[in-house]
Amino acid sequence: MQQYITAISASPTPTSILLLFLVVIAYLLCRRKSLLRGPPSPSWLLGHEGQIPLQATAGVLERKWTKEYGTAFRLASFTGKDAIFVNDPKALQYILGEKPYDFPRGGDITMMGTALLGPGITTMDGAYHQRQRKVLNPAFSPINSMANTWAVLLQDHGAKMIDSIRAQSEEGADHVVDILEWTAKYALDIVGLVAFRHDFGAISEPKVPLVEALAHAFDIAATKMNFVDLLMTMAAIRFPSCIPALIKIPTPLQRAAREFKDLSRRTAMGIMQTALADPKERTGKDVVSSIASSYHSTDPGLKLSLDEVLAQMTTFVLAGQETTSSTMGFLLYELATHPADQERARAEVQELYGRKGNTTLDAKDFESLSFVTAVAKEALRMHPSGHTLPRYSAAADVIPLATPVTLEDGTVTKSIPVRKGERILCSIISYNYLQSVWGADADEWNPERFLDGREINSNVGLFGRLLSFSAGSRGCIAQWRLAVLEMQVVISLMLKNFVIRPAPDAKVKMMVTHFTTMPAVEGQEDKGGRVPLILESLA
Ligand code: HEM
Repeated sequence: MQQYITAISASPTPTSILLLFLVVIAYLLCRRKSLLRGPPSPSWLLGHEGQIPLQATAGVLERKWTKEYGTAFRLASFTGKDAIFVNDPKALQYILGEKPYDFPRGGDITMMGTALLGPGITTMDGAYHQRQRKVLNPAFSPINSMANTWAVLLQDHGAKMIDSIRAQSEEGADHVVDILEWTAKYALDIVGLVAFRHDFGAISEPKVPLVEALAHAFDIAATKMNFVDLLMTMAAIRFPSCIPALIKIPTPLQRAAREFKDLSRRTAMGIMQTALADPKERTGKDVVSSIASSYHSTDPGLKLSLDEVLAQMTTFVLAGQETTSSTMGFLLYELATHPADQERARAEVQELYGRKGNTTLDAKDFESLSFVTAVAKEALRMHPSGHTLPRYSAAADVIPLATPVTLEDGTVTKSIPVRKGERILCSIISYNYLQSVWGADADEWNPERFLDGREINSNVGLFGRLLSFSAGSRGCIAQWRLAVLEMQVVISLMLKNFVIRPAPDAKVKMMVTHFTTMPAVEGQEDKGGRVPLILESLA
């Protein structure tokens, strides 16, 4: 986000002048103050939204503001307009769980989705989204018999990852391995194999072109975004209907996004064309079959266009890789720094393998690992891969609250009225740390909280009352069945094969990017995401 500061000094172009004009108009039209209290804005142009990604550790500011103003307050969005910040469980359940189509995604997210992915499930809203979700949901349904197929695949591919990690840890005398490199490769291959029956080869190949193109687009977003990109983001938030025109402006970021989108379309075409042509494919239950049958469907409520078909592959890669990979990176670091929990989890895994024999386990076996699952939940709670979900109100509404808040005029209220078009920042990270939900030890690592029978005062979330997978019909499609199974398998294989310790002088912190978090070594953030661990082989 340093680019915000350098970008502002860049010389003006006709496009930036026009966009700035639009943004100033938006500021003048929209600067009515919300009734909520909130911290003073640090800058009229960037507001708190520019400040959040600049903080050293994710969630610190949001938790400080929550202590001061409660679970719903006013923040300054870009161009001085107010945004409503919420982490109240009842409000989040209302916005994300009950009325997802009345509170669509913010224009900034939609613009990025349109530019990078095209009309895939994460980009679309309303009836378009509903139709795509209807097509794709069955492939991830909890009653879908795919779970055991996934368990086999996760273990087979996991064994390859363990061999590669062991070889790398034995190469150096200090046994240090950057585990994030491997969780990233594994998560990518698993999305390809589970959803598209395609092996990207990340565990075995040094470079995967699609990933290189995505990394290039992200690198530009993180370091080379210019003033025009920043103004485009602001314009997209204020004028979402201008997004198709905005993404045609040829900034370096938009060019990199287009390169990625073209390559991903070609890759998706190569993978999907046989399935789309084969009538036998239309009866299966996995993602490829669901997409193929909807492509040929004559029912408008199920029909997917070729553009929509091709957009799904990159959508799944983007939605399923970094999320899973960074959660597992944080999780293994937490086990390295909490050796008693590591021993307890290992004992549970060894007991299971002892009872079942050294064989491939099924999904139910992994579900039976209660402490391992509690560890996975605690990692998801403390290190959600997305820290904020931006939304806006499609119509005027009243959002209910579990805990009352005090307004500017001193009135105490249990609901907040919103006008049409208000920006709402749903804060996953600060909800996941609320003491009113998780107890007085909410700031501490404690997987036992999920086993000690304490009451968790919330109904929001898809898994373990956590918001890490969001909620409702726009929540993570893969959540507990696939994503959690993946975590359970990786923990089990890692603990069965290695003793894990933190690398010396490598304290891992939760770095913030625009809307996501990433594990990085304190003081070495410029090297990007890393989790160096000492891995001593047990075999
Ligand atoms: C620990 C792992 C994961 C986490 C924490 C996670 C989290 C999330 C969150 C918070 C959302 C909602 C985003 C929003 O509303 O803007 C989401 C949506 C989604 N996730 Fe995940 N995810 C994970 C793994 C996966 C995997 C493995 C896949 C695919 C194989 C996947 C596919 C998706 C898709 C397709 C959506 C869009 C759903 C929709 O818009 O209807 N996720 N995920």
